[in-house]
Amino acid sequence: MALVSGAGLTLDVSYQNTPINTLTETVTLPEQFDQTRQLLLKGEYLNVSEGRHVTHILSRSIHAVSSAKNRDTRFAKMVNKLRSGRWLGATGKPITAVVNIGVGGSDLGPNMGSFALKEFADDAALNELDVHFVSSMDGGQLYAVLPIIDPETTLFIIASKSFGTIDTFANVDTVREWIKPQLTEQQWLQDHVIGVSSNAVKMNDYGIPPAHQLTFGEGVGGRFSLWSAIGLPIALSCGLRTFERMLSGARAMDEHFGSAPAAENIPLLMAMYGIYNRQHLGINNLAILPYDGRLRMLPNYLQQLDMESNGKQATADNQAINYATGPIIWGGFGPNGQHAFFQHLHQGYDEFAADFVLVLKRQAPGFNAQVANKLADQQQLSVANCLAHRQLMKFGSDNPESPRDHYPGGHPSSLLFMDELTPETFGELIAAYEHKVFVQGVYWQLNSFDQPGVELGKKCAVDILQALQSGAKTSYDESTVTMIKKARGDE
Ligand SMILES: O=P(O)(O)OC[C@H]1O[C@](O)(CO)[C@@H](O)[C@@H]1O
Repeated sequence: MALVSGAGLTLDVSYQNTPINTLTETVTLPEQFDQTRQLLLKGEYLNVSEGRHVTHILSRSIHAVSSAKNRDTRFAKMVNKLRSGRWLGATGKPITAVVNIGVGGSDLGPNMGSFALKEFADDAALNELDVHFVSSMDGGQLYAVLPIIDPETTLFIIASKSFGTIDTFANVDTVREWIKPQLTEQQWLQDHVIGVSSNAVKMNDYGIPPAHQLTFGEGVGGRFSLWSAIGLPIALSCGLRTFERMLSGARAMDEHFGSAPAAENIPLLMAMYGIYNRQHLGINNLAILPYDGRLRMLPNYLQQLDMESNGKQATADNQAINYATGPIIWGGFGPNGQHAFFQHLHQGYDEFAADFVLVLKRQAPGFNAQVANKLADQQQLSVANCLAHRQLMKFGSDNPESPRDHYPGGHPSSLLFMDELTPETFGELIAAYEHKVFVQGVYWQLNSFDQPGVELGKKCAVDILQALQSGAKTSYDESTVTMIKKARGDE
């Protein structure tokens, strides 16, 4: 049995394909690793290509301390004013709905956290806020959200570290049109907008009153930003205390990561088994399989965290790499995956590794005893299914007579479990994955904190958009030229 506990989280690696002692002999971390780790924990690790220190860990410390000690931070004030119904819109009506407009790290973390921790809202908000998330450039979510909100009682959070992402401002521009005629654009900007960004200059230029701006450090990467002001929707959905508890859970994992020896260190073992499976077993993907519905957004969130960090073929000092680096991260809500893609996991051709994420128990406040018992039975059903499929993926079921009934097994997996999902254990879980990604980036000599590969696609899209809008002749490949004509209705 190989159980390793840290804070409120436990990692079981007994279904990995090599024991811990062999792993630590096979995967050796760089000599300077301890110093490098301490630099990260102190907020002094350098993001070389962007020339700044990586400070997301500080953001969860400073932030928590100020709001815990004195509730007069702007963040805390805004949360209390909105959750107590004292934030009035331009026409004097209390704000009852909030729409977070942001994409990537400015959406995935706050969206996941608000969903996972909703039931922990403990300060009995006088004003139950409906919190919505809008991220996609096609306006797809606006079709669903706008009809169910009212301009006079809705506040919009424009969440963008750069305050320049085209997806976000395409959605904002549509909203600016939608609020008319109930509100003027000035009224909207004055009383119905909070800006969250690292770029105060751009928020000023945009016309957001300084008192309604929340900033966070340039050193906080988008995909590491749910601890910062970008986490505002979590505090609005679940209360300030719940947000602080999430931060304290993450700090507990920082403590564990910074001090536990390798063989007892959850993020280190997660990282090293990932490296082992990638480099020694040639497994190029990792399935994230949460078995608690509140964590159903975890696979999407970890896709950005891991793939935008380590999906690279250049070292931190820009040398070309010819070895495997960050794996493909995918996955889905385990119980539903059983009725969707598990056929392939059990009998398909491809290798994969998996992380099962399990919550053993769940409280059912607000339900009578009979219903609470039924819900507890359902949680047990989910636990049983997690353990059953995990076992089958590992040990298989040999049936040479009937190939369709043969389960090859042999798939390595880790089990991350907690007694209960709380704001603390949620914070610990996410922080553990952040540290895992960092360790793998250091091992593969990558800069895990930039994302150069997202830029060229944005530029190409702007060019094609111009061609779409202007109809000007273009020199693209035949398929693109044809599609532009079709999209314009010229053909
Ligand atoms: O918060 P911003 O600056 O709008 O960026 C949104 C997202 O876009 C990216 O830059 C990728 O394009 C992510 O790294 C980031 O989380």
